[in-house]
Amino acid sequence: MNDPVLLTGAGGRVGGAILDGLGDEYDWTLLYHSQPAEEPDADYFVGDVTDADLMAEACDGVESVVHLAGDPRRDAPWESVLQNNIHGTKVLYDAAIDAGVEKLVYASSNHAVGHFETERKPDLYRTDDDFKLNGTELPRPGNFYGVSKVAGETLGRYYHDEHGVAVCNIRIGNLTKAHPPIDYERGQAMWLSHRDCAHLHQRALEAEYEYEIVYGISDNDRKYYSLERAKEALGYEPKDNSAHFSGEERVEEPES
Ligand SMILES: NC(=O)C1=CN([C@@H]2O[C@H](COP(=O)(O)OP(=O)(O)OC[C@H]3O[C@@H](n4cnc5c(N)ncnc54)[C@H](O)[C@@H]3O)[C@@H](O)[C@H]2O)C=CC1
Ligand SMILES: O=C1O[C@H](COP(=O)(O)O)[C@@H](O)[C@H](O)[C@H]1O
Repeated sequence: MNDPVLLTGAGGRVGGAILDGLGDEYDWTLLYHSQPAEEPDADYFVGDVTDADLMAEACDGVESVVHLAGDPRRDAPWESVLQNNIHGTKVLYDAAIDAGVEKLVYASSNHAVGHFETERKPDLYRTDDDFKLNGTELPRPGNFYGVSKVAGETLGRYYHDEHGVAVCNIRIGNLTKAHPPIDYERGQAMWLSHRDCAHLHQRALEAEYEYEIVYGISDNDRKYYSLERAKEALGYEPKDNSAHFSGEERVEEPES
């Protein structure tokens, strides 16, 4: 495959999982926020996603974009998510549309729907609870970071309807390398393994769709996000399940 794809946030955790799994599959252009320690094995840019001139250059000749760059902290302050996540996504969409980009895959988050958990936790993290979100529900963000992710999804809705770009919003769960979070039921319910992350993004780059919101988790027994839409619209076939792991490392459950 030689499809030219721009990957923003290439130096981060999700970017690493995607490049580890799909590094040879696409003709990547990478956007880093600061100079990477090792010289990348692909064309790359260094700078900020809010820099319109840089984004115009980065999108030139690109067919698809995977947009990860942003502030990923659940407690990120409003000023940061407004600038990095909301404004940055708008600047990137403008550049992508001007460059004729056909498809944009956007890293949304479980935090876009975090407040669905408020009255249901911890039961919904357990296998005997049948409650599932499927992506058609209205958002219920649990913090300003989640609000910014909903804004990103909604920007995508606008740019799709106004300009026709295909958009896939992936509400990523908890990406953790090698094994699911330990002693963290919520994290086990929404675990996304590295190989499932790479595969899901490959399906989002290959499948044909108009505008989608899907959940990005592995096929965990504990899940409260439905994978049906990701399977149906993208052909996602997850291989991992947090129930198949037991570990000794401890991951602190964050305060909610
Ligand atoms: N890691 C996870 O489990 C989840 C991640 N996500 C989303 O996936 C995306 C990537 O997250 P991670 O890889 O975990 O975070 P990360 O912090 O490891 O990577 C994000 C990258 O974006 C860069 N960046 C931040 N602001 C930027 C800006 N204004 N311009 C250019 N680059 C900028 C950072 O320098 C960093 O390299 C984020 O949008 C996050 O909201 C969503 C749900 C779960
Ligand atoms: O959106 C995100 O979600 C994951 C999982 O959320 P958490 O509240 O269980 O940690 C988080 O690790 C990641 O940093 C964030 O961007």
